[in-house]
Amino acid sequence: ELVDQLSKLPSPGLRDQFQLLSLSSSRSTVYYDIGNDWQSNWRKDIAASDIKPDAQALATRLTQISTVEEVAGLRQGVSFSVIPVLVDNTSSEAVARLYPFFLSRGINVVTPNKKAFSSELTLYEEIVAASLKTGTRFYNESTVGAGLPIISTIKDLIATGDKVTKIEGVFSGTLSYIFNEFSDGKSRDGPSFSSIVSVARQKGYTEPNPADDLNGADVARKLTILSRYIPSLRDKLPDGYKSVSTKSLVPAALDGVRSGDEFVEKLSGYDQEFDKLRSDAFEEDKVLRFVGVIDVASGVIKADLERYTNTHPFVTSLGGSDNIVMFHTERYGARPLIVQGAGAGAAVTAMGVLGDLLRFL
Ligand SMILES: NC(=O)C1=CN([C@@H]2O[C@H](COP(=O)(O)OP(=O)(O)OC[C@H]3O[C@@H](n4cnc5c(N)ncnc54)[C@H](OP(=O)(O)O)[C@@H]3O)[C@@H](O)[C@H]2O)C=CC1
Ligand SMILES: N[C@@H](CC=O)C(=O)O
Ligand code: NA
Repeated sequence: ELVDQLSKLPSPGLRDQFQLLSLSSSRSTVYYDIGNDWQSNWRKDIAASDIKPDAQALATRLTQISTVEEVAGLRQGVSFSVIPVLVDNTSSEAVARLYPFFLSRGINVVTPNKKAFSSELTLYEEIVAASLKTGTRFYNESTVGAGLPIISTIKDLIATGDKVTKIEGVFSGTLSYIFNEFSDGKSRDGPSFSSIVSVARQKGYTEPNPADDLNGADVARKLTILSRYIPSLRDKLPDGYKSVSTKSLVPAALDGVRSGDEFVEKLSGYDQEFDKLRSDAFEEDKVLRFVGVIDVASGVIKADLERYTNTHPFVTSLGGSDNIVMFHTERYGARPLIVQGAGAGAAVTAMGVLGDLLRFL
């Protein structure tokens, strides 16, 4: 999706300022020379390649080609800079742990991958330090709310001197979709929980293993990422998302099932437990929504399944995979700054990544 969006940028103009130099899947890598027609060939090139992904080789390639191009430009009397950027579109922890390596070698990073920014604080600090030392930048808009302007909003609020007092919202596209479909407040029963999880997965909302959405970890990671922008909370979560108080919806017996296919298949054995949650909420004239809260004064950071009446904005405003994030701040007073819209799916996620890439121009 990202390569498609990149190749559809207006040309002449924006698209010509980008050159794809390498592309990797988990199995193979391709390298392109400057001027190579990557836009037409990338699908078949990556499928045909038997070169294995190698971070060291990629870093060498990116730094060498930047220098060669700049020297060639100077020989022709044109002065310009080549800005190498690594785009990590995986959810791999191993790839995320390489950011300090790339940043310290002059390679910028753009990613929707939450792992590096929501794991232990020391990794986050290494990333920030490598970026400051070399002047390289990292952008991660799509790590929270996919393409929705949430990271840019919190950064601007803080940088301009506002004080965030509370952030609350629906941060998971998957759990938003699931509960919008599962618990609409119109009847005590409805479609089975596992069937809706399966559709959310087909629609591309879930993490590679939907258990990472249902166990609340994805929301806890987003809360960690946001907390680290708030000065008084920056150091509060030394172990990252694991330090967030988090409600898991994964049945205990399915903890540790790492195959997404197996997880979804086995989840159907627990549909009756979820039916009961829905009918209990219905008895109270309420619906279920999975929400996240960062309360700055009390330091409470939590991800939980809550019940809401049908008039609450988390119910009236949301459909599909929508996220809603309310920023309560000093300047925004009694009426919060609200960002809302689709928070998952390939198109909106890639848009956030491409928007970050455009920041380098
Ligand atoms: N989907 C969404 O709505 C959103 C996703 N995100 C984040 O975006 C990222 C991607 O999500 P999504 O596209 O849904 O996930 P997918 O599982 O669809 O895609 C992940 C891709 O990463 C590749 N990959 C895995 N490990 C490596 C590796 N070591 N080297 C190179 N490639 C690798 C896989 O390649 P292969 O095909 O070879 O296995 C696969 O193509 C995740 O971090 C997710 O959290 C963020 C916001 C929203
Ligand atoms: N799986 C995540 C994708 C976006 O971060 C979600 O459902 O929100
Ligand atoms: Na975002």
